[in-house]
Amino acid sequence: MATFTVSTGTINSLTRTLPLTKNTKPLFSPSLHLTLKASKSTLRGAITSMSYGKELAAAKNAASLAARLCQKVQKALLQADVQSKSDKSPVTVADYGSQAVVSVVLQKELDSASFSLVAEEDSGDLRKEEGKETLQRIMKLVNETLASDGTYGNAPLSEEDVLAAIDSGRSEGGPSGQHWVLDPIDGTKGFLRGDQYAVALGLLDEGKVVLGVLACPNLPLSEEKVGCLFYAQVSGGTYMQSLDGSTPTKVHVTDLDNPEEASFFESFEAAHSLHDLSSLIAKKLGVKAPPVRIDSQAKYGALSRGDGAIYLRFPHKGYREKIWDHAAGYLVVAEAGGVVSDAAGNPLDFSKGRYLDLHEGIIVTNQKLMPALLKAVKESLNEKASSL
Ligand SMILES: Nc1ncnc2c1ncn2[C@@H]1O[C@H](COP(=O)(O)OS(=O)(=O)O)[C@@H](OP(=O)(O)O)[C@H]1O
Ligand SMILES: [Mg+2]
Ligand SMILES: [Mg+2]
Ligand SMILES: [Mg+2]
Repeated sequence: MATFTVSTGTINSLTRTLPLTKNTKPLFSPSLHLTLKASKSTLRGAITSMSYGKELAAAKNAASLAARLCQKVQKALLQADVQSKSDKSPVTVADYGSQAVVSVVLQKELDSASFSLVAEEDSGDLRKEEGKETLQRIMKLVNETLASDGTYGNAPLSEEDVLAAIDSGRSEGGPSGQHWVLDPIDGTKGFLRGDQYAVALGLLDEGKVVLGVLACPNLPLSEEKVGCLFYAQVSGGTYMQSLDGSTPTKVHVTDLDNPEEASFFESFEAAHSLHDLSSLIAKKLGVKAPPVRIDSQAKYGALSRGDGAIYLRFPHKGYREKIWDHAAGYLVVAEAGGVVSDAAGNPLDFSKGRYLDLHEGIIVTNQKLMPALLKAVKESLNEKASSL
């Protein structure tokens, strides 16, 4: 039997405080570069002429529709929508529904015969007797979302179609061919709190990330508008637009070269990243601002447009990072001029299957700050090791 992980009190307070757009505060103080560093020039069409144009259009559509499903669920979250997976992490009808929507849209838009998807969720719990009601809710959500687009809603999906769409994400990925990489909701804990989360979709080609799309429904786009879609293709730059498809603007990471003026992001959840270690690294660098703690790959999106300069992620010992937690975010930052590496300065290798093999953690910043950051990380890790 699935167990509920979120108390009724939490759910009640979530539903009471919605709608989220009113409840969601701007993330950053003016000192943390609230002003977007995006160029205002119109760049629509610049991307589509390049080699992954068809895939990019399908991925943007898929992630935007999946985000629509997530927003609907976040606005009316029910206790019955939240369950606990075997590793005790939460999963909701929106995680499953988002995965099904992305899978269906990509397969309808692209060649379904060669379709391969590496994704976080699977249908195991939904196929059990106690998962039946949840599956019905997911099927309804998926069909409503697909119909709302006007393009995909002609023939409603059956329960079996939904289960199959979710399970299309069981691919192992690897170094050859093309594989989509999906986190249907990255930051599920943030999603449940009413905070940040992202639908994160990447494409691997011969082991390299060539497309990255991040839909961040609760991330401010401007002072007036909430909800951002970041997208990047290899050698094509990174762009940001609203989730309903406003004119894209090109974004770039900060050009700061003085670490004292930098601010840094880390996981909201202390269980996901060692906050003490980040604070030691920041101290060595001379960073004055307090950490900005937000959930999910929204951190990569925010960094790609110059909100903050550094992202530090040091999971607790024994945790293995999954490719869907970083593939899309990695390219969004890399194409915006940033550098993403493990704690020893090695590039991330997405070609090894569902996991990333890393030295200690993941660090992200611009090219100017990376040498000083690597030095501070190395010293801090040595200090931590010698104090054990
Ligand atoms: N123990 C542990 N250590 C490190 N990372 C973990 C751990 N447990 C989970 N996860 C993964 O963290 C994903 C959420 O991303 P973040 O850590 O950036 O956001 S958060 O602030 O912690 O919510 C989260 O992604 P989702 O499951 O998609 O929400 C997990 O894949
Ligand atoms: Mg999860
Ligand atoms: Mg995740
Ligand atoms: Mg997830």
